[in-house]
Amino acid sequence: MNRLRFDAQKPLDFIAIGRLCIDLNANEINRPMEETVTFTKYVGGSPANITIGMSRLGMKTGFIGRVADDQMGRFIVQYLEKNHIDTSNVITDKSGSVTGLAFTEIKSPTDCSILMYRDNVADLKLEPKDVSEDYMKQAKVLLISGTALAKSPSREAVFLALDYARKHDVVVFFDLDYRPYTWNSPEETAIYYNLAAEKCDVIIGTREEFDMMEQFESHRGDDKKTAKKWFDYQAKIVVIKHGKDGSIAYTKEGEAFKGPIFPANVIKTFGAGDSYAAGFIYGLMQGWDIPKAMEYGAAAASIVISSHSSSEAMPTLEQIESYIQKCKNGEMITK
Ligand SMILES: Nc1ncnc2c1ncn2[C@@H]1O[C@H](COP(=O)(O)OP(=O)(O)OP(=O)(O)O)[C@@H](O)[C@H]1O
Ligand SMILES: O=C(O)C[C@@H](O)[C@H](O)C(=O)CO
Repeated sequence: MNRLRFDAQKPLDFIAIGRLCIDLNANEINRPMEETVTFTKYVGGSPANITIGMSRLGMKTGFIGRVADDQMGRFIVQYLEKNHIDTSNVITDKSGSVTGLAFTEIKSPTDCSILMYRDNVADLKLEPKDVSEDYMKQAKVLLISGTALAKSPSREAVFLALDYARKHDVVVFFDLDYRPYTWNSPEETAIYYNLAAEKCDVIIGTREEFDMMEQFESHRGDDKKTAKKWFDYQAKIVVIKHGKDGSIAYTKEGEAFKGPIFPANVIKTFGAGDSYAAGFIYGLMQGWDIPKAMEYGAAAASIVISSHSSSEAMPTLEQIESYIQKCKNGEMITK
């Protein structure tokens, strides 16, 4: 049962806060980074990718974040605008910060990694004063992602956004999005992740991300126990993702739903989580039941992992529906 209530009177469907970055995805795939010569530039950063996914699905979206005062920062803002994302709360940081870069290495469809350049990045310069209460109250949904909690002042900005969201009945989704290189230690990470998760309505993460959060607890590795803990706080749904083995969603009412897996001609695995989140959140916002929302999330993920990019490949509703149909008709040929 989907027990989330989205306020239909609000003009904006979805706002995300946090990272706006650049992905540089290797063009010469199936080889190590050392041998890669050319890359294609895309907008990246998990919350940016999810927002682009939501916009492709027809949602009215906006973003709260900081970009560097350089060509990359301007490229990001232009791309968001081209994708109909409101950038009125995207601020150009004038402190001399730079745009975060993610170079992706695609050694094989199952062996991918990301080399991050994240010193002095603009996204972590977001300040509490950049978060407008008036903007927040216009949204049905706020998405936070864990990386924005890694440093001050971005950390405080996210906690302020969470307070405004609570005050104005904005449904909060937390995509754990744990990137170890942004943090000082796993202990610090777990403490801030747990503090934020207490304030969220839906928590989405991989098994490994929840294990990180549970490092001070005894029930590590048990999906059901992981989910149950959060129902004593604000959460109504907890989703635990297991890569090619699918996902499982638990509800506060005690239900459990297993997400399907769709075939894919995998080029690289990153982008799976972001596209899954977009399809899933979109589905819940349509009032669909959880299994149908998970189906759309899983199909969106299969489409994105069969593509070269994360953001540019985010599918439309028509693309997701025709993908599901093809798979159900047995017309989807995987190599
Ligand atoms: N190899 C695969 N084949 C088909 N579907 C997949 C595959 N890998 C992931 N998915 C789909 O994507 C969803 C999310 O994947 P995963 O658990 O890898 O998330 P993630 O680790 O957050 O992704 P990312 O690599 O983007 O960080 C899965 O639940 C599944 O539906
Ligand atoms: O989140 C990032 O900073 C990198 C992403 O843009 C990248 O495409 C990815 O890892 C998606 O999961």
